[in-house]
Amino acid sequence: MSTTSTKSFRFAGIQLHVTSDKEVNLRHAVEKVKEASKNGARVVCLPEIFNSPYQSSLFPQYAEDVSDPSSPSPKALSDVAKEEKIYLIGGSIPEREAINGEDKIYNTCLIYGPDGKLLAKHRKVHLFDIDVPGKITFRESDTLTGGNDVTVFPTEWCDIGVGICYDIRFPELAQVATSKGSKMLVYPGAFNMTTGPAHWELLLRSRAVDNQLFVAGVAPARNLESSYHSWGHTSVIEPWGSVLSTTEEGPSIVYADIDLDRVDDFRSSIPTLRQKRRDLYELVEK
Ligand SMILES: NC(=O)CC(=O)C(=O)O
Repeated sequence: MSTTSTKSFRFAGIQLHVTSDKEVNLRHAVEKVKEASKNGARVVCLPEIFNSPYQSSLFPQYAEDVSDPSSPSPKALSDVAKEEKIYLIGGSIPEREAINGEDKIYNTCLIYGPDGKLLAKHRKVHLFDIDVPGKITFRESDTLTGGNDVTVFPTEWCDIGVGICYDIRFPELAQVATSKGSKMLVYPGAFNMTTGPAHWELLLRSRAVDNQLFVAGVAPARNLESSYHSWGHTSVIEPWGSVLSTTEEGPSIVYADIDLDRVDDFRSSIPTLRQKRRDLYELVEK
């Protein structure tokens, strides 16, 4: 069976086992991307911070200059996208950029096209700074700087918007990506054992129904040897809000056939995107 037509393509979210060894992580990511491609996926996504442990204090140590194409993570992503002729949403990595002699670190998603060229780059806009007493405290802003752009990239099937993890809690970002033409939103993410059971699926489904499109959330597998325990549950949601495909906490690849007619059908049956009361409220992109 063909997995692509002008209106549909196969998506794969790779729930990767991430270790403290960057070389192992990259090798493993490339193997899994190839496996997904062999199984017909044309758009493949890795999880948030797939080349390093998810720990603020470690981001500077693992960060790479992504403007240098020989940096190991960009090179591995670009090479495998080109070899497999796929769109690769490269989860995210800590990115280093020197600005006026000062190093800034971002949580950055690199997106490559089937020719291996960098198509887009999303820097996590909303930094994950939370304090849930007795449960979890996390402060990305200890080492990271937030990005300033809404990211949407083109494919031959549809435009796809990208956010990173905590970005999903901000419906405005998803709305702006939708107003720019997205029919799918993809969030590399790493919810945890407190926020995951409570909010992960709820937020993915909410963004799908709010914006009447497909939504994918792609997480690392749970690694109990790391300080941050990922909820996992990589999932793909269809526009009506039901879960098309999901998994639990272990390493796996989650596949979903994205049929874009389902976006058009939902948008014409319940035309909320056209029924906005712009005389009462308006979302303005700055
Ligand atoms: N890791 C994140 O950025 C977000 C998260 O875990 C949450 O919102 O919960």
